[in-house]
Amino acid sequence: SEVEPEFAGVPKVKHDYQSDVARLRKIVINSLYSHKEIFIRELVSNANDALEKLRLTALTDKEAWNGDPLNITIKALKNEDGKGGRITITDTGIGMSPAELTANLGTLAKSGTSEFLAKAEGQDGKATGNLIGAFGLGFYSSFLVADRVTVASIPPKSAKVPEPAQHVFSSSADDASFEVFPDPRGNTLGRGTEITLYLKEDETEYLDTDKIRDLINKHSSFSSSFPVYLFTQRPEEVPDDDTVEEPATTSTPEADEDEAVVEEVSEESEKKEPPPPKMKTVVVDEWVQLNAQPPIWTRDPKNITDEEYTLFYNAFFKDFTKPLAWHHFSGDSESGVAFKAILYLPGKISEEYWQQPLASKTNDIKLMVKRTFITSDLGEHGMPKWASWVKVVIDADDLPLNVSRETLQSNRFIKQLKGIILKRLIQLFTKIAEEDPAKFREIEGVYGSIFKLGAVEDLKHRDKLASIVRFTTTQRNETSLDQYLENKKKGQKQIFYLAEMGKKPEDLAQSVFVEKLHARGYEVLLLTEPLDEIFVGNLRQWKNVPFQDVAKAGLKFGDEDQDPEEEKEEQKRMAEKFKPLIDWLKVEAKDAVRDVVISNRLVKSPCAIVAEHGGYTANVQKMMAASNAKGSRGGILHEFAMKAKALEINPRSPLIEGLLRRVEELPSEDEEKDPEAEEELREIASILIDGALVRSGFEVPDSNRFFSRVDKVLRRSLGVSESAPTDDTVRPAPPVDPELPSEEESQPPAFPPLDEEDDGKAKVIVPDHMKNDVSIEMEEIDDDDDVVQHDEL
Ligand SMILES: Nc1ncnc2c1ncn2[C@@H]1O[C@H](COP(=O)(O)OP(=O)(O)OP(=O)(O)O)[C@@H](O)[C@H]1O
Repeated sequence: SEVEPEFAGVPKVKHDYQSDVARLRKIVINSLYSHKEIFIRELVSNANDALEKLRLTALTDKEAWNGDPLNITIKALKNEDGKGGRITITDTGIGMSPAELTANLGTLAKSGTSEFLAKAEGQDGKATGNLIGAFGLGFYSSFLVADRVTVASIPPKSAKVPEPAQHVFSSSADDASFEVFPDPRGNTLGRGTEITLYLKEDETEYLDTDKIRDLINKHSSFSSSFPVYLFTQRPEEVPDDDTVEEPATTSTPEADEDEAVVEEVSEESEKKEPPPPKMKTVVVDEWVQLNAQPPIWTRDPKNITDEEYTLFYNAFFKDFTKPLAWHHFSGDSESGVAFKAILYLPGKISEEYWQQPLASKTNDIKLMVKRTFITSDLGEHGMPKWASWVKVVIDADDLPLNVSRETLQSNRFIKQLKGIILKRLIQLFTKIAEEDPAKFREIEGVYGSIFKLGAVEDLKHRDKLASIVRFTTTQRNETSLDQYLENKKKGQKQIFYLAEMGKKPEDLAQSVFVEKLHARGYEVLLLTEPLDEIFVGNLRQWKNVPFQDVAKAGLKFGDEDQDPEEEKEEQKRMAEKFKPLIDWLKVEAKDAVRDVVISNRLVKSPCAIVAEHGGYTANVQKMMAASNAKGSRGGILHEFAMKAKALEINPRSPLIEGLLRRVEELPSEDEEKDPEAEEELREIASILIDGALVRSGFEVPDSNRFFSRVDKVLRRSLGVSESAPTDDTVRPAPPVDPELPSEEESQPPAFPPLDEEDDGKAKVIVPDHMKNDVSIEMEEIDDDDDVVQHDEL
């Protein structure tokens, strides 16, 4: 397309776009057609950032800004021929040098862009729209509505660049390259950036000032803390009198002074008329401020709608998902600083956070002083890791504004921020937990693990956070630790829990370890998340009642002293009766366990494997495998912990009784051995022990051996010969044949063939039922992965 006339004849430097930029622009243009209007939001937000940067720069570099107005102006201009037009968005912010124009607008610096692109390219148009909405597109959204975009920009004077010169970046929507050159108009801006969008022919609706005003109100009323002015022209009736002064223009921003000229209609011809007070229509140029409301955090919460809170969140934190909850509060810090703040719970916690919660940083606590952004870098005074995701705007009434970073760090208010925010954050969680169960369920879905992480990490807030955690138990859902204790039985001195990560609570409730507890009416916490075991391990006890893993030795119901006399007698009798089996099993099971005992935790199951003190439970073993904790493996302690298990047998199980009988029938020392009977019994015992491992959540050490034994026992019970071999002869594969199939021989394609003629061009075949929902654009890629540009495209 044509270069704009004002830039013709200027020597230009041509640059190729970085390949990711080409990809991004293409996705943007193809998939956001139903969200085109977001370009205004993105450009206003960039302008706001530029103004903020200038102000922060000016804190240390006085020369950068002399106090002139900081604002954003928007002006729409129809072309004289009536076709098309342009929108200009100007800010008096930090500006860009020619090198910055090239680097900032010609490359994608944003982290996660490549993953984003890959994701977006793998989706159909609709989903991509949502994705992009959440990602934030910035400058490239200009091309949604513009054929060509020019950016004129000039940075402030500085020691390094005492005489900056205004430069222009220019690109059309489908160019593979862009140009940067000195602005032939000279320094028209003074300082800042002017972005001009030459609108596509069918996008001229954006020239309508009412439309722009609506869009700003909808998307950007919270995007800028600086005034945003829109250039408007309205007709006004004025007395037709020579002496009448030019009608006053309201709120003219300095940046564009010379535009605020009143055009008087047919002034010349009316000059000679005699004085009778006639009226005439003049067009009044006016700069109207669009965001005249005071900042939302300074307003009375009673007058703020949920939608406003959400829109502010979207614009201010550039997170376009819906926040889950927020808390708007004010207060006085201990150091005497009055503040107002809004704290938000984001709708989700990012995957990156969970990949490395301990590497997370606090980025979204925005400290303002008297409505002016100061910093979001709290340095060492940031949140603990568990809360580093929290998004807060906090506005202090009086802090020294021109503090350097070092003095800011030592400011008492900054040091107190963490405490203030954590207190309110926990209050918010607690309040929802107590007052709004439905909402809390939603919160738990996102923050359930955060509470546990917090209780582990943050000793100071451990009790409060642990109080918020809810568990599924053998008796009910959503039980807090306090509620658990209210339900404990007389004499019960332990909080029973069973942990197996990744299992469903209802499956865990069927475990051998809880069968007796459950049958007797004791409640057991069912822990299925990876963090659970760490959580109880760190807490150790709640209100002086210790946690007891019911898969571990040491389980006490607490009413043992009330066992009737005859029950104790019975136990003694059992111990004696089963001694032969126990002694025999101790030898048979010595590879798997260190001890064999009579169980007090089983009802129906014949046996279970219990971790002894210092031994690993199945869950801990799984966690170690998952975390690949090499360091802790292989040592003597590890060996010990792996084997510190006991086989518990249920004396009331007929299976165990049967086994006892067979063991007693074995020939004694002095009798002649019966190797066959012994081997048979050994096989049964081995299946029983492996079965106990599986029942108890452990893995069988050698599953092949396990199943060949099971097969043998099955054969025996079916009366089939144990040693009869299976005919295992098979026909070998034909000889090697490296020849490739010809076209006719090849397998039919996965999709039905196209109806249309093959024109030789590559295409993607879309199944009929999806044809209305999907449109696919393709680009040719050359050997270097670059997009091939065709003239006709
Ligand atoms: N009006 C402006 N004044 C000065 N610099 C700007 C302006 N607009 C954009 N830039 C620069 O160009 C860079 C790229 O802008 P772009 O909008 O593409 O991404 P971003 O602003 O970094 O990301 P996001 O829009 O998601 O916040 C910005 O980081 C900024 O350095």
